[in-house]
Order: sequence, then structure tokens, then C-alpha cells
Amino acid sequence: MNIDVIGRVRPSIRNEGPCTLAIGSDNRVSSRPGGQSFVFQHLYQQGSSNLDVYSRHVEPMVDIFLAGYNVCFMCFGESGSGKSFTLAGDSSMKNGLVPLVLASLFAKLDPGDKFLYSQDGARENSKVTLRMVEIYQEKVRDLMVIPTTSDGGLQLRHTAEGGVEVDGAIVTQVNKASEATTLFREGWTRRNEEMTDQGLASNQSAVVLQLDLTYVAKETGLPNRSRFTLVDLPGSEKLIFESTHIRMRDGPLLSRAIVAFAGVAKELSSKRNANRVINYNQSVLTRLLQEELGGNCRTRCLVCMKPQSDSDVLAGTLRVAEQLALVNTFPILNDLYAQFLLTQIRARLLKLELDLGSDVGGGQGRPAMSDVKTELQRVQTENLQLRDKSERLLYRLEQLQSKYGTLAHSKADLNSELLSTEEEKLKVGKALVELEIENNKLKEELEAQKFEMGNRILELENQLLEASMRAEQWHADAMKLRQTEDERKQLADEFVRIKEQLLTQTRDYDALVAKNEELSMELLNLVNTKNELLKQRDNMSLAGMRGAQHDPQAEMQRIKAMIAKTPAEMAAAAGGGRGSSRRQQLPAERRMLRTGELDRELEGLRGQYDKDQEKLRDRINFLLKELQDTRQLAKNRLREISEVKAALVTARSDAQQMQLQYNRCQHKLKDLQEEYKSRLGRYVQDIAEHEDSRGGGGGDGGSLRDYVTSMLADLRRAHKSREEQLAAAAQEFRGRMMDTAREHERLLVAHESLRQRVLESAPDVDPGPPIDQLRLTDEELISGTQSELLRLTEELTRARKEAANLKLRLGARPDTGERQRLADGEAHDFQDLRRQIRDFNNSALEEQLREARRKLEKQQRRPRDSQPLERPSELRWAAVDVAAAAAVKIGEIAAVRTNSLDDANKSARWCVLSHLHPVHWLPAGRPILTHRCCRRHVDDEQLQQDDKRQATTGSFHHWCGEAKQFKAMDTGL
Ligand SMILES: Nc1ncnc2c1ncn2[C@@H]1O[C@H](COP(=O)(O)OP(=O)(O)OP(=O)(O)O)[C@@H](O)[C@H]1O
Repeated sequence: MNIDVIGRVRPSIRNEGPCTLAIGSDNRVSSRPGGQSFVFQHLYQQGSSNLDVYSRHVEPMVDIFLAGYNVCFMCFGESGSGKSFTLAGDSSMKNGLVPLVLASLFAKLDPGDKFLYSQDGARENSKVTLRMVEIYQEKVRDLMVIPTTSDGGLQLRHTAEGGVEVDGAIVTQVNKASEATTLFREGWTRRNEEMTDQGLASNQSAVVLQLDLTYVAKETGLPNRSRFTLVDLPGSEKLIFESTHIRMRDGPLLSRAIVAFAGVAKELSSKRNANRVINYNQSVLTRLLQEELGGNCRTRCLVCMKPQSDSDVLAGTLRVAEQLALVNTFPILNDLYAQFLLTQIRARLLKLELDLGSDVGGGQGRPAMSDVKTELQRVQTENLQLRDKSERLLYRLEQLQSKYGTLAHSKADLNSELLSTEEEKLKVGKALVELEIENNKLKEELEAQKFEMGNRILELENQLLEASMRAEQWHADAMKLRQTEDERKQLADEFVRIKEQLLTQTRDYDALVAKNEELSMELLNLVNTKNELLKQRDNMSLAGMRGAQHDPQAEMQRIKAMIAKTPAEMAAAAGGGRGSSRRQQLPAERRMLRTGELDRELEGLRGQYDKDQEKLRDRINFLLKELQDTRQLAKNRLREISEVKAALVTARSDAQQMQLQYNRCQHKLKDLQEEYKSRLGRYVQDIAEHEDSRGGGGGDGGSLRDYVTSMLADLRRAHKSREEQLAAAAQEFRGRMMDTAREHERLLVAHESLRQRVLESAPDVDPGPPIDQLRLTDEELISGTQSELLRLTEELTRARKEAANLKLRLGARPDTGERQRLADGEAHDFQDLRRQIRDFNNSALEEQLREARRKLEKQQRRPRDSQPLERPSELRWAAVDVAAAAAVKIGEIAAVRTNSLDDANKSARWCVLSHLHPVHWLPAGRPILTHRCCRRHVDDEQLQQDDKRQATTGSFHHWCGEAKQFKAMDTGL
């Protein structure tokens, strides 16, 4: 019966991203297109739970176990793929398979859940025992006891009854599922969780849980015994390395269990007959699990996989899974007969071993054999340790040899390092000058900003002045208006007085007219009477009656008196005694005429009065309206003035802050420059001294090399910190500039609205310059980029000059090529730097090839059969780091300076391409260097602008992909 191999892909955790495994519809998982693949019997996808696995593939095993067969469930896969989660669940106590097995086992043994071992009908006297051990570095530790420091580990014992057992491991009888689960959890927490040089110890340890069930089968009345083994295997990631490589790196013990497991699986898969002979003694784990792997056991293996796995690691895991699926096991019912049979066979085997031992021991019998066996074991362990020691020594020897070789070439190395130091110096000098120029530019910008702000402040002060003048003008207007108001009031009073006078006159006039009419009537009567009297007199004179002459005379006298009296009364009625004596004597006709004239005059006066009244009213309305508008305008002006004042205060404080910031930058830069200069001088002096002492007294090349390396590291650190500081300062300054620009824009808007209002309310007042004149012109904006280019060119020239000066100061003369290079200018800068680093890499590559050749020759001379080792020298690491640092620096400078995504992409690409050579000749894992460079780059981008992140990360992946393709094409190099 073959081992069942099922797969499980765990869900993504902690921003791992989606599952990238190539999974076919037939449950085939491939490590890469055309690479190692395997078709699982069943594949649990990401959404599956422990309960799903349990119900489908583990619960049936509990039934088989209860039926009297040995069963085994093992979890296999790389570290972090979910083996522990599957078996034990997680901290949130989501149940793992072990607690589920225990619960189900006891539930099936005791379906009524009444008391222990009530029988389920098929069994009697059931008894469950539990044993749990951990195997780490070939030591077996009992997880049922608290570990002690003096724990020497348990030994395996081969007995005829039980086969291979852990000698001395505590076997605990468990009566309830909860009790068993608690024991399991306690044991699980006792696993070795130490952090070692090779990662967590638990990654390389195996946990074996053995549940033994004994009972009497009711049907036969015979005792039965079965075992359920649950195994958490060590991480499979080590399987991508050669075993010699693992031995070299981890020592002989750490990864032995998983390597032996894979070895036994391979052996078993190729020898499928029952009479096979398998070497289980490769490790403690395979010895302990020999029944489970190739004997009397029904075994199922769950292969756990991460959703995103390294293709090589996955290929290693799938290869073992494929081999396991071909392994045959031979489970039989462990009834009494089978147990007898097995015991007999084991006993025979043991006897054979003993016989063999006694032959070897010269016929000294059993006690001698056990001694020999113990001795053999001891010698084997000693041998193992000695082998380990000798391998380590050999490795150390090789290291030393390579170091000696390196020392022999130390001069060349030192030269190249000095060259790189020179380059570094150049770059640092260049960066320094760049920073200085940037700082100058910032200073200029700040000055310009200050100047602009000063202008703006002046302008605003002018505006304020104008506004206050206008306010004064409005104040004078208001005064005038107040005067006009007073005049209007006086006029209104006058008008009232005239009106009253007019009314009085009108009344007098009316009375006069009435009196006049009355007098006219009386006059008319008198005239009529006179006419009659005259007629009578005429008649009487005609008649000649003398006595009658007296009466008409009297009558005449009376009339005359009346007429004389009438003008006096009229004068009195006119009141004022104004009438002259001449007027008193006016005849009635004339007075009537005068009355008509008066009427007309009065009419005219009335018309005039109405017109005046109308005009006055209009004027008053107009003045009132004007007053209201002026008041409103004054209010608005006051508010705007206070706004402008506030803006001015803010702008001033901004300018002050910028000045402060600028001063701080200046100081920082000065300090850093000083520090750098003094450090550089000190280093160069030290190197010269060391060189002198070496030339004179035969100094130690290695220590000089270390010294130079540490110096370089020091320089790099100092430079990096300086860059970071300045980048932060520049960032802050840029932010401040942006704020000021925003403020400027806001003031412009305020200015424009003020201007519009002034234009609307007082067209004759100067509203200040239009907004367009205050904005930055297009030329100014374009000249930003051009001046940046110009500035970069200047920076480069200055950096070169500075470097040449430095060289001169240090005793080296700039060669003609250098001078030529100085003259070449900006266009050759990047090309030049690239060439230098490429040369540097090439020379390092040549060095590597030379070293490899040397090693090969050495190993050909050596009788050992071990493979030649491919270990890059420390110097090369340093060289790569220098090249990487240079590439990153240039990329960062380009990105920070131009703040352009294109440039960032270009430099990311350059980082990758310029590191292709180092990537080639570095062992697996080292390409992280390139990743790190790009990653840093991407991080910088993130700092600058968040929404660029995605694009830059895309570019990062793109170029890394390109680098990989390049690498694949070039593997024959
Ligand atoms: N099916 C799952 N559902 C949710 N989380 C899971 C699942 N499988 C594993 N994990 C989580 O993945 C992480 C790694 O799992 P786990 O520790 O079980 O891996 P491992 O293979 O046992 O690793 P190691 O060998 O280092 O112990 C843990 O945080 C675990 O909670």
C-alpha cells in the first residue's frame, strides 16, 4: 500500500500577496514552468480549514487505528508553510488535527461519554497512552517533562516486542480527550524555540507524538495493540542544497533529520519489494519512524505549501512528495498472532545482530556484544564529531588558504581599493560640492524669496498706506457729507419758516381779498347811491326847491367821511402800517389791479416753492444714499486692511522661519564638510603611515586591508548619514517653499479680489498692479530646469577640480586623462562612472576566476574527493558593496534632485544592470544586494510621493525580471 500524499496551500498572511503557485486542474503543482511538478491525491486550497483536512483524511485513520492497525499522519513542507498550524492549531485555539484526533478517539471509545473506557461494543479494557518527543540535532528530548540544561537526550532502543522505541521517554496513560489535549499542548510549548545562527530551532526539529491503544477485541477475545503516530517534520527548505554543502554550513547534525528523511524516501521509492534492505540508521528520526515509513503502518503525508514559495525550495519539496507517493508500506492487523510473529522476527533479527556482534567480538558472548555495541556507538559518534571537526578544519584551512592567496595579491587589491577609495573620494567630493551648490542654490532661492517677500511686504505696506489715505479721504467725504446734512437741515428749517410765512401771508391776503370784495360791493352800492342821489339832485334842481339843498349836502358829507374811513380801515387790515399814505389814497380800481398782481405773484411763488421743495428732496435722497454707500465702503476697506495686515504678519514670520532653516542648513553643511575633510585627511595620513611602515618593516598586508576596509565602511557611513541629513533638510525646505508658494498664491487671490472691489467702488483710485504682473513668468519657470542643468554641469566641474586638488594635496598628480575628463563635462559623467564601475566589476570578476582556478589546481593536487568550494572572498564582497553603494548613491541623487519618475526608473535599471556581474558570480541569496538597492530606491520614492510607489515598484520588478533573464542567458559565462 502506497503512502497517500495530499497537499495543502495555506492562506496568505501579513501582506504576502496572492497565491502564485502554478496549480493545475488535476491538483498538479509545479515549481516553475517545465520544472518539478507533482499531482497530489487531493489538494486543500487556501480557504480550507483544519476541520476539512480532519474530516476527509484524518478521521478515517482514527477508525483504522481503532480497528487495530498502525497509522501515521505526517506534515511535511518548508518552514512557515503551516505544518504546526495544521497539527496544533494556532494561538487563538483554532483546533489542529491532534486535538481533533484526541477528541474523536475518546468520543469513539466512549460514545456515551459516561465514564472512562465504557465499551463501544467492539473493544474491552481499552487503554490509551501518550508519548511525545522532539528530535533536534540528533538528540531526542522528552516533551512530557520540563527540559533541563543538563538534558543529554534520550537513546533509541530496539526491542523484540515494540521495535524501535525511545528509551526512557515518559509514557502517560490518558483517560479523557481534554486531559490528553492538555498534555499535548504542554508538550508542544516545550519545543525548542531558540533562535540560532541558522534560524529558529523549531524549523529544524521534528516532533513525534505516539498514541498507543491496547484493548481486547470482543469478537476474538484476544488482545490488540495499535499505534497512531503524528509527526511534524523539519522544514524542507534545506533540501535544495547538496548534503555536503549543508554539512559544511550547518554542521553534521542540524539538518541531518530532514536530509535522511529525503534519502530514505528516495531509497524506499526505488526499492519497492518486500525484501528490500533500507538504511534507516542515517538519522535518529528515520530510525524511529522506520515502521511508519516502510513497515507495518498505514501512512499519510500532508505536504504543506506557502502561497508564494521559492521555486527551488518548492521543487525540493515536490521531489520528496513524489518519492513518498511511490513508497510501499505493509499495514497488518496487530492482533495477537501478528504481534507474536513480529516479535519473533524482531527477536531473530536481534539475535542475528548479536551473533554478528559475538563473531566480531571474538566469541565473548552477549555481555561482550552489548559492550562492543555501546563502544561502536560511541566510536561512531566520536567519528562523526571528528569528521565534523575535520570538515570544519578543512573549510577553515581553505579559508585561510584563500586568505593567503588574497594577501599575496593584497597589493593589487589595495591598489584597486585605493582606486575605489579615490573614486569614492571623487564621488564624495562631488556629492559634497553638489550639496554645496544645492545649498547655494537654496540660499539664492531663499534670497530671491526673501527679496520677493520684501517686495511683497513693501507692496502690501504701500497698499496699506493707500488704503489708509483712502480711508482718510472717505473720512473727509463723510465730514463734508455731515456739513451738507447740516445745511440741508438749515434749509429744511428755512423752508418751514418760509412756508409758515407764506401761509400767514396767504391768510392775510385771503382776508384782504374778502374785505376788498366787501368794500367793492359797498363802493358799488355807494356809486349806485351817488348816481341815484345825483339823479335826485338833478331832479330837485330842476324843480328848484331850495330847502331841499341842505339834505343832499349832508349826505355827501357822510359819503365822503365813509370813503375817507375806508382806506384807513384797509390800511389797518393790511396790518403792519406798511401801506404808504399814497397807497391809502389809491382808488379802488387800482387796488383791485394790485390784488390781481398779488395773486399772480403768489401763484409764481407757490410754483417756485414747489420746485425748490422737489429739488431739495432729491438732493437729500441722493446725499443719504451716498452716505450709506460710503459707510459700507469704509467698513469693507477696514476689513480688507486687517486681512492684508494678518497676511503680512504671516508672510513675515514665514520669511523668518525660512531664514532660520537656511541658517541651520548652512551650519550643518559646514560641520559636515569640516568633519569629512578632517576624516579624509586623517585616513589618508594613516594609510600613508601604514604604507611606510609596511614598506620599511614588512607590515601585515591583512591588517592594512582590514584597516582600509573599515576606513571605507566608515567613510560610507559618514557619507550616508550626511546624505540622509541633507536630504531631510532639502525635503523640509522644499515643503516650506511649497507652503510659501501656496501663501503667495493666496495673497495673489486676495490682492485680485481687493483690486476688483476697489475698481468697482472707486474707479478713480489706483487699485495696484494686475495679478499677472505678480506671478512668476514662463521664462522664470522654464529657467528653473535649465538652471538646474547648468547647475549640475557646474557642480561636476567643481567636483572634479576639488578632487584634483585633493589628489594634489595628497601627493598624487592629476594625469592628462583626468584633466581631459575634467574638460569633458556633464555629457560624459554618467558614462564615465558606469565605465569605472564596470571596470571595477570586471577586475573583480577576473580576480574571482583566478581564485577559482587556483582552488581547482589546489584541489586537484589534494587526495580528498570533496567538491571544490565556491566561496567568494571577503574582498569581493567589499568590492560589490562599493559598486552597489556607488550605484545607489547616483540613483538616489538623480531621483532626489530631479524628483522625476523617469530618472528614478533609469537609475533603478542601472542599479540592476550594473550589478549583473556581481549577481552572476555570487551564490544563491546574494542577489538580495540588487534587490536591496532597488528597494531603498523605491523607499525613497515612497518618501517623496506616495502615488509614485506603485509605478516604481512595477519598474523595480520589471528590471529585476530583466536581470534574471539576463542571468539565465548568461549562465555559461
Ligand atoms: N491554514 C492556515 N490558516 C491560517 N493561517 C495559517 C495557516 N497555516 C499556517 N498559518 C499561519 O502561517 C504561519 C506559519 O505557519 P506554521 O508556524 O504552522 O508553519 P510551520 O511550517 O510549522 O513553520 P515552522 O517549521 O517554522 O514551525 C503561522 O503564523 C500560522 O498561523
